[in-house]
Parts: sequence; structure tokens; C-alpha cells
Amino acid sequence: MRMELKDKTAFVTGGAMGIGQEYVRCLLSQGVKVVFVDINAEAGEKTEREFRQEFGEEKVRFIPLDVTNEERYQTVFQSAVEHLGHLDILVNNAGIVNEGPGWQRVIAVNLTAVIVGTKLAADHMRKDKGGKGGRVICTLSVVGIGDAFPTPVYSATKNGVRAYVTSLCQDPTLPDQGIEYAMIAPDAVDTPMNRALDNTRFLFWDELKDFLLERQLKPQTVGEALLQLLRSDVINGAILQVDNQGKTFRHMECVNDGVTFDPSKVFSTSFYAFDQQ
Ligand SMILES: NC(=O)C1=CN([C@@H]2O[C@H](COP(=O)(O)OP(=O)(O)OC[C@H]3O[C@@H](n4cnc5c(N)ncnc54)[C@H](O)[C@@H]3O)[C@@H](O)[C@H]2O)C=CC1
Ligand SMILES: CCCCCC(=O)CC\C=C/C=C/C=C/[C@@H](O)[C@@H](O)CCCC(=O)O
Repeated sequence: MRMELKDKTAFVTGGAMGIGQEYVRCLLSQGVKVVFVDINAEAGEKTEREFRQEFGEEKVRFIPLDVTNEERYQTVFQSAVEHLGHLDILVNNAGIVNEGPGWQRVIAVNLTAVIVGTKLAADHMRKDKGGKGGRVICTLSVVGIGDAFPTPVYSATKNGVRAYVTSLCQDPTLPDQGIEYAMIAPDAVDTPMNRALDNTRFLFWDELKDFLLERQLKPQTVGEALLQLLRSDVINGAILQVDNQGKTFRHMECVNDGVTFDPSKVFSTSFYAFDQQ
């Protein structure tokens, strides 16, 4: 299934700032109609104003939402679908890092809310239940395809999303459902999230920040990766790793439609090895 992006519809979480804002911008640039949600209403309204000026009043709509509020998520999702007509693409992007007190919320935002949103989208999209099919994209992190001692809770949520999505990808009824699931795994990206890091949110931040900040990507690079992924013919099971070396499909396999991954594209030299030692 090759997706022509023009006139498609998308729902993006955490779209007010950072990577999510770039996702929204990139989708709009391709003629996609977008509803985005964010807990930060002020930033969301500002982003909506700017994008309406650039892309047109009717093309984009912001709705305030804390994705951990499941009841409100259902209501907002429903009104987004009514506004868009139907939904072709869900981008699960809202995420936080915090290894200190209050870490439980990292699980609620990064993992539980991703499952809630994905279930809402799948129920709406399933062709075998009257829907039109669609694609669900989740933002992992490089630490979602490995481990990282400075972010054990965060890494657990991202690995959890990877396991959840990869499991959905293997559902033998997926071709009947007409849904594809894929993931984007960026290295460190220069966003408001990273600019707010400290030794509590990210363990050993003082020791590691130079190493991490030097390798930071621009959010635009991750936005372009989303478009590359969405333009691909078959994406079920894909993990698109994005780093300063470029973009690499690390994993793509599916048990039901004959797609297998190309081993020559699996290896990525930039994935974390303690090669600095
Ligand atoms: N910045 C980085 O180095 C990397 C980030 N990521 C992932 O990319 C995604 C976006 O991260 P960034 O753009 O860096 O973060 P950010 O903090 O710059 O932007 C995240 C957006 O999500 C919103 N948000 C947070 N909690 C929310 C909630 N409960 N409900 C609704 N919206 C909420 C924030 O208000 C913000 O607008 C996250 O999933 C993050 O884990 C992945 C790899 C690297
Ligand atoms: C940088 C902000 C973190 C935001 C969360 C992310 O998703 C970004 C993840 C990016 C980087 C994580 C790096 C973890 C690194 C360590 O496990 C270790 O590999 C660092 C080794 C440093 C060294 O060898 O000097």
C-alpha cells in the first residue's frame, strides 16, 4: 500500500513543540489535513496560529489534551475524526523524560497513552469493521531499541512501545484490518525536552551532556524521516532509526504479507556501543 499523502488526514500527539511540531509542519507541507493535541495549550495555540497562516485556516486544528486523561482522549479523538471526516494516520509522539520523583508519569505518557491512542485509532481504521485502513506511527528513541543506564524508566517505556507495536505488527488478521504499524527511533534531538534536562530527569546528565548535545539532530530531520516512512510502500513493522549518520531501517519484518527485512540495511554503525572507551 503506497500512501499518497495529499488530502490524507492525520492526528498527532504532542504537536505543539519539538519533534511533534515538525511532524505537523511536514505533514501540512504535503497537503495532509492535521489535528494535533498537546497538554500545553498556550504553545499549541501559537503553533496552530502560525501553521494556519502558512498552510491555510482549514488545514490544521489544535485541541488541548493531556493524553493520560483517557476519558478526555476518547472525546477529543472522536471530535478530531468528525472534523477530519476520517483518520488515515495516527502519530503517537507526546513523550517525557524523568528519572526522579514523579517517574510514574513517564509510563503514563510514554506507554499507557500510546496504547490508548493506538486502540482508538485501530478501532476507527479497521477495514474489517467498516473503516478505511490506515497507519499508526510511534516515536521511539534509540533507547527504545536498546538500553541506556541514564534513563532506565524512559528506556523501559520506549522498549515497551516497541514490543507493543511489534506484537501488533504480527497479528495475522492485519491484512484484513488494513492497518500498518511502524516506528521512528531518533538519536538525541535539539528540542525543548532536551533543553530542560538535568541530573534528576536524566541520570549523569552533567557527565553526559557534552557527548549527547554534540550528536543532536535537528527536529526537521526527524520530520523528514516521518515523510520518508509514510511514502514507503509497505511499512508494517518498520523501525526507522534517525541519527547523524542518516536514516536506517533497522528492522522490518512481517509474518503475514511476505515482507522481510534486508539484512544489509539492518546494521547501523551509530547505534550505541561504548565505542568512546
Ligand atoms: N528530544 C530527543 O532527544 C528525543 C525525543 N524522542 C521522543 O520524541 C518525542 C517528542 O519529544 P521532544 O519533541 O523532544 O519533546 P518536547 O518536550 O520538546 O515536545 C513534546 C511535546 O509533547 C507534549 N506533551 C508532554 N506531555 C504531554 C501529555 N501528557 N499530553 C499531551 N502532550 C504532552 C509537550 O507539551 C510538548 O509539546 C517523545 O516521545 C520523545 O520521547 C525520541 C528520541 C530523542
Ligand atoms: C539527550 C536527551 C535524552 C532524551 C531522550 C532520548 O530519547 C534521547 C536518547 C538519546 C540518547 C541517549 C543516550 C544514552 C547514552 C548512554 O547509555 C551511553 O551510551 C552514553 C555513553 C557516553 C560515553 O561513552 O561517553
